[in-house]
Amino acid sequence: MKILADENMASLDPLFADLGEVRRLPGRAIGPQDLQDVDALLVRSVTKVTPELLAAAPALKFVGTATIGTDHLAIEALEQRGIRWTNAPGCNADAVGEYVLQALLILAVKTCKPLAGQTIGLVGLGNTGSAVQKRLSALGIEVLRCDPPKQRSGAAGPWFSLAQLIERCDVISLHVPLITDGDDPTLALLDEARLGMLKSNAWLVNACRGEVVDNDALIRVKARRPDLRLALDVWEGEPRPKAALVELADIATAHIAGYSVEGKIRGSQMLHQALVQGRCPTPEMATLLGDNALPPRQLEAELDDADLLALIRSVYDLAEEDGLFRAALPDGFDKRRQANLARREFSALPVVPATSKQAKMLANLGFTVEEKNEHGI
Ligand SMILES: NC(=O)C1=CN([C@@H]2O[C@H](COP(=O)(O)OP(=O)(O)OC[C@H]3O[C@@H](n4cnc5c(N)ncnc54)[C@H](O)[C@@H]3O)[C@@H](O)[C@H]2O)C=CC1
Ligand SMILES: O=C(O)C(=O)[C@H](O)COP(=O)(O)O
Repeated sequence: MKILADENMASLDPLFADLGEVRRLPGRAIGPQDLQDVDALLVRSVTKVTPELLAAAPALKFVGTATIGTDHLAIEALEQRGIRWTNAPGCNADAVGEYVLQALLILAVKTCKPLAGQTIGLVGLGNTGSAVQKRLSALGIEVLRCDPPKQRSGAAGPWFSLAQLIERCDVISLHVPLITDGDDPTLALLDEARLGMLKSNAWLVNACRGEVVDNDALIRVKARRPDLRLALDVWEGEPRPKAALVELADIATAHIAGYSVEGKIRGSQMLHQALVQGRCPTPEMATLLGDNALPPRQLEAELDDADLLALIRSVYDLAEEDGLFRAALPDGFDKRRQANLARREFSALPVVPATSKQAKMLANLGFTVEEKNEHGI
């Protein structure tokens, strides 16, 4: 079998080398010239799998994207050709949950407003939105949820409309796929009118797709509403986000909310499973990850937002990444993405809690909770 894969996918060798010949290319460079004799194509979000690309791939039988989003795949064309395809639902949802929690803590500390005092609204309650909700509820923070498709499917509420979230929430975090048609389109879901109605001093987080927020409208609204706070991981026109919007954002990163070593490996494992369809076992996470946990941390009894932020920063430092991202522009968007491939999830940090209540909270946040050892740590 001839496999063509994005060179930045995790665990390519241990997962796919036994299945055939694996050729690696930079994702953005994969084009019709590369696909003539390819049986299986493994991509990330940066490769647009268009009808034109598929037309140049007569032997193609399988397309896998190691991502949650599918907006870069021409699904109708794949299905018309009978090409099996898969994405990797939920693979990096924990990484997104951790990114958003850290972004909110940064804004809480910066604005001197305890996170627990904010009314937080989540738009989209699938894998990533739920990962954010889980972490906030670990801190005792309830959220208002907006997800019309889920609401219509009868999922347990309460549910709120987007207009209600905008009216009531101090914080809105977006977790929807990019959808351009149908009953619930999300393209420019936050347009100029809705952005203009955000509450005074509201925080807006976008870690789903840049096009879900009208970026030009956001520039105009933020320019006249300096009270708004923005945490933006995704942008219209990636890898060339609008410089004016980057400048206006409080936190800006290069579409890396879902980047974690664990999330990347999970994505590759899911593609392996879909490709082999049970013909051989998929290697376990522990084998692919290796034994490389961080040194344990002993915690104080009381943890305020700043303490929790410091703990989280010892795993991954979003404020530092924000600075590196800004310094890398205008050309370095993909360089920052590459540089984030080694980020670990909270579970890589063993923590020794001071109280049993804290132990429960830290476990629910995703940390590996350890008992005290004989040295008190
Ligand atoms: N920045 C990053 O690194 C990452 C970005 N993403 C993006 O986040 C998106 C969401 O990911 P998941 O939560 O895992 O997807 P998911 O498919 O599990 O959940 C999406 C949810 O959005 C809801 N939804 C659809 N249209 C809606 C609308 N108009 N209003 C409110 N809710 C709506 C759906 O009913 C569903 O519950 C992905 O499609 C991808 O584009 C995902 C992972 C990483
Ligand atoms: O999973 C998704 O959807 C994402 O947006 C990914 O986190 C983007 O990752 P890459 O496509 O850059 O691997």
